[in-house]
Amino acid sequence: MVTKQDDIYASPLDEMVDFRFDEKVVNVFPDMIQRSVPGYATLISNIGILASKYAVADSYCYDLGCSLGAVSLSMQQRINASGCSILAVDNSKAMIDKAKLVFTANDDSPTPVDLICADIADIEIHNASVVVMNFTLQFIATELRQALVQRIYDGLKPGGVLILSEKLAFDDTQLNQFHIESHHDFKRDNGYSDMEISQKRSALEKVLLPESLDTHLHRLQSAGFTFTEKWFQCFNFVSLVAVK
Ligand SMILES: C[S@@+](CC[C@H](N)C(=O)[O-])C[C@H]1O[C@@H](n2cnc3c(N)ncnc32)[C@H](O)[C@@H]1O
Ligand SMILES: O=C(O)C(=O)C[C@]1(C(=O)O)C=C[C@@H](O)C=C1
Repeated sequence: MVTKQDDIYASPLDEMVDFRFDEKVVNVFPDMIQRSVPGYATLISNIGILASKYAVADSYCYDLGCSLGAVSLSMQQRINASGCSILAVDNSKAMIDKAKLVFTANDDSPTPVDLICADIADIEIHNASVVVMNFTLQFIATELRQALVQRIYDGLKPGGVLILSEKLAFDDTQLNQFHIESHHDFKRDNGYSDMEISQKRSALEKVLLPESLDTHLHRLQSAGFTFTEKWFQCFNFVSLVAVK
């Protein structure tokens, strides 16, 4: 996929509008996420490895908030169980339209990927062995998160896994500051200017609502997950596994 460099926040904006996964973002998304999420490439490949550990024959593997389908592609390349289908869901039409260009080339894979333009709230989750939300729950209204995690738990087969990656907030002010500053240093090291960092931070303020690790762990436990583990962390970006 040809990917353009993300310069969306490179010039001063007259008016700050909330961040949206629109066509402008879609056009630079691979570059944006790679330069914004510490460990993104490591996360993508290892989510494929984890998915192949938990995927069982004749089940569904969900990629919720799939964007351009990086997680789906990683799962498709690694899952060996027979008769699995990947259901990749995103409510941004621009994302799904672009993702379709990638997956038409892989039509003959034994693990097909079905790209669905829908709100996660409106899709049925059933007969699932793997559900991935890679930096998606953070964009869902906080009051809707418990019900969504419960629907995922209910739709998983026994022994199935939820892989949940999120940007975290920390209750301790000093710790929170350490992680935010380190993340900004990471972005600066990847070529973003102070203005780009600051303008994107303002655009995300009302739409990306990070929670603490404890909040996530309690939510997973109250949904019924018996085994949870933080398997990845780089600064304020973590990924958890929760097994039914
Ligand atoms: C940070 S991106 C996810 C990145 C992607 N999982 C990856 O690994 O490359 C968040 C995605 O979630 C999608 N999204 C946010 N809220 C959604 C919802 N309610 N239903 C479906 N998709 C949603 C956005 O359109 C966006 O593409
Ligand atoms: O750029 C940031 O500050 C981020 O928080 C990264 C983040 C994310 O975590 O989802 C935010 C929006 C884009 O989708 C890509 C990455």
